[in-house]
Amino acid sequence: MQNFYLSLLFSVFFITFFISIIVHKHRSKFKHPNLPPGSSGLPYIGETLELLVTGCKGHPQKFFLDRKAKYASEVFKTNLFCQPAAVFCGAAGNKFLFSNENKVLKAWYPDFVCKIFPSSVQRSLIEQVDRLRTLLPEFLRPDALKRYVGIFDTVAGRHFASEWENKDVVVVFPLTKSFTFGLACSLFLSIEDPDHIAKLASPFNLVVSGIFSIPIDLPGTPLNRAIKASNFIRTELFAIIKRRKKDLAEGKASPKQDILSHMLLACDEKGSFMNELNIADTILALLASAHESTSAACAFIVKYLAELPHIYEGVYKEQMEISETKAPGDELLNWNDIQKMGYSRNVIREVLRLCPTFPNVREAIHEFYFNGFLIPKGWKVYWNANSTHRNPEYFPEPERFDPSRFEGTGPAPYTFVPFGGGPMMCPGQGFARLEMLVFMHNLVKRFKFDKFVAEEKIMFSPMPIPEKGVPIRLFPHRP
Ligand code: HEM
Repeated sequence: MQNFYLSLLFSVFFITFFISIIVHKHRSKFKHPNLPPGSSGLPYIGETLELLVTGCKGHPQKFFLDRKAKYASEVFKTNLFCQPAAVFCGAAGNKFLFSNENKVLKAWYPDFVCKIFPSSVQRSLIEQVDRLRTLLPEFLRPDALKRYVGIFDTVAGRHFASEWENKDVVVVFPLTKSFTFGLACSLFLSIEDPDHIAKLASPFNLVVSGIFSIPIDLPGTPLNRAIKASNFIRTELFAIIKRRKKDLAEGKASPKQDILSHMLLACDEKGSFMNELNIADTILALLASAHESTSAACAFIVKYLAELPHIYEGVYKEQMEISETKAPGDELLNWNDIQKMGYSRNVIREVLRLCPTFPNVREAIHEFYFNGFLIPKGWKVYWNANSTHRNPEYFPEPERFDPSRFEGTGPAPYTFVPFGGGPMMCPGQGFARLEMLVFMHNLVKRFKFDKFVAEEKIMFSPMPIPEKGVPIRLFPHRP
């Protein structure tokens, strides 16, 4: 009995000792003088639970907006995902961040992401994304986009014919996912076969869910499923890469055909080519960046058009004027048509204002001051589009959906930032805008629609996504 009490005493002593070390370590990270206002939260996990709870309740932006109001500051401190962090919440913060990339701040990815992309350790993941940024402009600059309009329209036409037509009810988000994934497979990899695309799509969705999950790698967790799914896709991609190498050597594929050919043939400034593992992981990263954000944005376009008949009418009128100039049959959209979609473009901007991506993260390369507050070396720095997008100073009545905000000179600089800014700005923004415009054109020219679920929650993954996927009833236009 005495032994039992002794070991209990020791256990209590060791647990208390262990907890006090964690608490001390946690507090010491927040001991610098002049830190921004804010809370370090619980030891180790900080305020992560509060963030996740507001996300689960459907108001992910609330975590940031509440603290911004509470501390009456454009920068506050917190601790998220076990990392001390500063959150920038205004146009000045955006300007500072976008102007100081790679000088004061650098890209940062959670370590567990490297498990999904095994070619990378932390540093090489950043290099990989940099490489992607140098390769992409060739495919995403305006003259390349001009060539894509007809392809986008063809893929959209096929998608609507097979997935939407002859249905009374559809759930939009899975469909927009299948549309954007099909388009990406066609343009980046020249894969057109619907069965092949479907074979890649479901494991790919697991990868995306794993990237944006709680980082626990145990059987059955999203991260664990993502690692397995990424291994499956990588094996598929290796086969595609091998076939393409052969086709290029035999002149059956063109060097400019798609991003895969380009990656196989482009060497860096040292003259070295990317190896197959790097190419496979880079394509996986590209598909992940391109897919979730655009498919969610397309689903939100449908949600707002269904909720706001006057906005729908404006888009419908504009798109039908374009459609009526087309020869009966299959004449496709062209670049000039896209230039005429001014109202629809502003509707997309308004959707991206209200549903921007989750805050992006950087790491402080060395300590620096912002607004008189010290941000220590190694701290994570979040920028947060919602903090300016929903600020009534920049956007009066911020909760009101109003595309006319973007008419004339539009919002003040650094206030509307759905694609970021500076050197890290999204390289796919032109591609995404084109994709959404073509999607809208094909949608409204076929259907009017209304929503099934009046108040659908917005979850975050970390892109805001509609909880029930936006179920709608379709009313085809009479010919
Ligand atoms: C509505 C659609 C989209 C939105 C809202 C969006 C937004 C963003 C944002 C906010 C960033 C991060 C900027 C930063 O870290 O400061 C980003 C990065 C990126 N985006 Fe997009 N994006 C979209 C579509 C696309 C598409 C279609 C592509 C490809 C064709 C693409 C490719 C990328 C890449 C490669 C990165 C860099 C990833 C990284 O640095 O980790 N995006 N995007």
